[in-house]
Amino acid sequence: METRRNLTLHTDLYEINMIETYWRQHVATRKAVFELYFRKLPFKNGYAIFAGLARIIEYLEQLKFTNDDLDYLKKIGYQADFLNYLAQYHFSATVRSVPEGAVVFANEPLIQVEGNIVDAQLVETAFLNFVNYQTLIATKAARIKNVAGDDLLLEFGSRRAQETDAAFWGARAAYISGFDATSNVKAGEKFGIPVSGTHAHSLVQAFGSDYAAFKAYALTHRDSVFLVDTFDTLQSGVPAAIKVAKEFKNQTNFLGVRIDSGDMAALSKQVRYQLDQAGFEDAKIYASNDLDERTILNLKMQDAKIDVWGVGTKLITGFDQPALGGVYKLVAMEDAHGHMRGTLKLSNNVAKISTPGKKQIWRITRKDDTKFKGDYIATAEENLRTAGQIELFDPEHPYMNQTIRDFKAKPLLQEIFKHGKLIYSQPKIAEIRRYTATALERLWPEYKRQLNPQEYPVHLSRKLYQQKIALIQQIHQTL
Ligand SMILES: Nc1ncnc2c1ncn2[C@@H]1O[C@H](COP(=O)(O)OP(=O)(O)OP(=O)(O)O)[C@@H](O)[C@H]1O
Ligand SMILES: O=P(O)(O)OC[C@H]1O[C@H](OP(=O)(O)OP(=O)(O)O)[C@H](O)[C@@H]1O
Ligand SMILES: O=C(O)c1cccnc1
Repeated sequence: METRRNLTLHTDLYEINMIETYWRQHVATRKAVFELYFRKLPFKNGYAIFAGLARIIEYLEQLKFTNDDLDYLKKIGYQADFLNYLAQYHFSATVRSVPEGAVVFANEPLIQVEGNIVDAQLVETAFLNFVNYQTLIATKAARIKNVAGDDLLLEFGSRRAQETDAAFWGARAAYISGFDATSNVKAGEKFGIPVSGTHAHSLVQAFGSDYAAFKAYALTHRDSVFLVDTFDTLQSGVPAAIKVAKEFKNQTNFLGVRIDSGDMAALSKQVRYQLDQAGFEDAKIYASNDLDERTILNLKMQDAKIDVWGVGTKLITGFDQPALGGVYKLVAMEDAHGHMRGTLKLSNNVAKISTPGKKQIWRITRKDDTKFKGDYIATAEENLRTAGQIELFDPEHPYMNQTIRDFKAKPLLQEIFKHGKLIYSQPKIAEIRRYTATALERLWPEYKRQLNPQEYPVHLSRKLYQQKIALIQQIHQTL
């Protein structure tokens, strides 16, 4: 594992300024609860896949103002007494999170930070940075997996990613959502993700011909996948691949060929024919070139003979939606008398008004079924395990409700840090990947389709809803 980086100053300046205000105004030790959520599902998808927790854990374990950090803060004008306070700082909050790889929806608290206001405020920027990116890429990857089915999916995005962290944390997010391997060797080392690769056009250019390049590669590697489109796929690339595979039958394990340009439906059928005629029925056809869920689906509809899909740019950059837009909001704060009070930010846009109070998300299934029936966001005090029935109440249509009795309810938010101490044992990456696959199996197909998916029901408990309305009224009265 690489030397972990301290990212304490990876925060917006205003967080440090607010911390200074809390400290100087003697409210730094007051308790606060913040929740992280997004308001709208990305890519017009019917669900999102949550990722970013492993990065949060790594970050929190390093959270501390170092001497270098303090020197810099001094240089930009902070006073010695405040710097002494920061020098003593250590994170002591409780952090709850939904598990990585979970299927999640808009307006659900994915992370909850409960601690003093300083702890909760300091981590905002980094938490949002990690979760916004990784959840976006995991969701994009799940859409691609959804159309690729059981075909092998390779993540090829590093060269096009927005810098190094995006490349390898993105590779991890893609793996969680069902990609089979990554080309990024660092991600393989750091996370234990399988690594996989073919070769580039430069190899063919360097050796001057398809045949010379494939032969050189076969002489130096056991497994080979030859890139056949440098000069002419059907006239030169595939015939050269076949020739080398035959000549070096005992030295190389000829896995297949990769196509990276042209009409990949027509080409793949002709390549398949050539390989089969030569007796290489087991050789696989790899394809890459600006692929995403739309092109893969389209190529499948054209009956393209492609077995393995290499996906780069459009996955790793979240090409058609570059930001998830997750937010981190204060939902409760201790007042001067030691009482926790729900807080919210009013907005003209009703959808933007946050829901006050510390919450829990419950995932509901019927007792006789494994499919998810809906989610239920309740106050942290409500315990659905002991409730005989629940009223599924839709805050946007408060007159429509449904009561269910034979249900199972599973809380999604789990304690990760308790009073600053890591108490969560992180699952292995392969386990997270399986968890995602199982969760997606448990989601009805109408929420998984790519085009115009149905909206998955996310209900608010009546108590939570009433608290919200009461607080809005109370704020209006004091304006
Ligand atoms: N049969 C097909 N149906 C739909 N899309 C396709 C098909 N074949 C290829 N594509 C996609 O169409 C796009 C075509 O890419 P582009 O115009 O760059 O052509 P190209 O052959 O790759 O050219 P270049 O030689 O410059 O790389 C790519 O995103 C590719 O994945
Ligand atoms: O198209 P993407 O989904 O982003 O997948 C990654 C791309 O990266 C490589 O191309 P590149 O032109 O960088 O290298 P090359 O010279 O080997 O073709 C590869 O051949 C893919 O086309
Ligand atoms: O291994 C490959 O074929 C590969 C790796 C990165 C980008 N494009 C292709």
